[in-house]
Amino acid sequence: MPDRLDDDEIDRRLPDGWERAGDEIVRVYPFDDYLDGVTFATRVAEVADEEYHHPEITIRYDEIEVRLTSHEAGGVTDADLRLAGLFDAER
Ligand SMILES: C[C@H](O)[C@H](O)[C@H]1CNC2=NC(N)=NC(=O)C2=N1
Repeated sequence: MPDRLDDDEIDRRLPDGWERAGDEIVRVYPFDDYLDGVTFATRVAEVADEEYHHPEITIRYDEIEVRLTSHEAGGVTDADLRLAGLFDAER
């Protein structure tokens, strides 16, 4: 597991559209169609499983919220920043 990153590095490397929330990074993806959101959430879950790094995914009727942190490291690591980019590519 990579080491926890410090605040400055997280702020510098956080991909556009993502926000810092304590020990997590968060992005909300809006969807006009509920099932399009569910399909996206499934793709996020598939990528997470392939990478063996799992986000918290919240499915709402008009948006999908994805929260990433590295549980074992106790904060945000390279893995979280990398997965954020992979999830964005599924949009
Ligand atoms: C035992 C532990 O859950 C595994 O090593 C992996 C699985 N997926 C994981 N996902 C996330 N977000 N953080 C982890 O530390 C992590 N660890």
